[in-house]
Amino acid sequence: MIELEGLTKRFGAKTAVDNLSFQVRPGVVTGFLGPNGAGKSTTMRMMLDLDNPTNGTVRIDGKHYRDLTEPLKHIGALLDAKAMHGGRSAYNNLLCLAESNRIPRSRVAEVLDLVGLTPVAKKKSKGFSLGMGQRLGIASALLGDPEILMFDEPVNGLDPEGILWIRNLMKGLAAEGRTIFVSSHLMSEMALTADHLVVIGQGRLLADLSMSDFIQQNSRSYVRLRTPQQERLKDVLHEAGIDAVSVPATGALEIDGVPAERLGELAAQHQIVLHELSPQRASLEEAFMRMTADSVEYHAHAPGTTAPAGAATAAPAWGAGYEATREGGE
Ligand SMILES: Nc1ncnc2c1ncn2[C@@H]1O[C@H](COP(=O)(O)OP(=O)(O)OP(=O)(O)O)[C@@H](O)[C@H]1O
Repeated sequence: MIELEGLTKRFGAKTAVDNLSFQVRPGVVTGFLGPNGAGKSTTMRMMLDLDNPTNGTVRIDGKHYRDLTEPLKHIGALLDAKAMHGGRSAYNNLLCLAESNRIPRSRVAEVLDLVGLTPVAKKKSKGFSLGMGQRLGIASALLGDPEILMFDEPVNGLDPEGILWIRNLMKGLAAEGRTIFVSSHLMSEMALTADHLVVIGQGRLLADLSMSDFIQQNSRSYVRLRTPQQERLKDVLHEAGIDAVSVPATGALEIDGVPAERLGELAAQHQIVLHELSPQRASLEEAFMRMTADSVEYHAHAPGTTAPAGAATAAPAWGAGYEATREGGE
């Protein structure tokens, strides 16, 4: 378990992390999301005692990192895959780490095997590709067989097979009851990996929710209908007090707030043929864009356009008010 209480980090006038309090629990993969510059890496660095908080505390299994007797046996982390000594082989990089942390030598071969680097174990790590470097960083995180693992952008540079591998690795480690905390900008990947989400923006907590609650609370659900008898269906819906919006681009009707079952039954009662009747739920990416639209610091604009001050690229079309959403109403 990782516990943050009022964690704050200021760099001069810049508040990178602003009074963050949340817990990362065992047995699930917790995703850590936020736009560029939101404060994710700074938070992770403070969890590992690599940066001193200006205020607040982080506890790892109830203790400050510096009070852990053999930290690598409690918490393993991949923060910067390039942090390895390039002139040493993969094996020697891990061996040095093992020896300085009283981890048996035999564990080095085990983790190299686990990450698929055994064939290049004797090669200098400076010749490694980005993906191989990531695997070596993951091997070092796993070296002490810790109960808590933290990964900053672990799929960066991995090929599709590597991405699938790390997804299954993280899920497997969580299923063993370990605490897994992972940041990524790849929303589709995060949607497949994380069970729980912590979202920050401009250093502040925006959400601490299960994946399904996060998507449900930050997205629009509707039903898409396609029929060769669109006008007739619209009349039937209108008579039933249901508003349908025609979407010329897809030729479909979109209906908010009415269950698909009711729509299907209405169509059947009036013998209207349906070619599609599908409940639509926004993706994690859409939900994330909606939630963080107000806290994105760095915007890209289409060539030749200038965004108004403070405008977000993904301004939400519906709803507003992004107050921190916490599980259990804390
Ligand atoms: N050592 C530092 N000195 C000054 N400012 C810093 C320092 N480290 C981080 N910052 C600033 O703190 C803010 C948070 O940065 P951080 O790297 O933690 O964000 P992030 O969420 O990890 O971003 P990204 O997704 O782009 O990696 C940024 O505005 C960054 O410029």
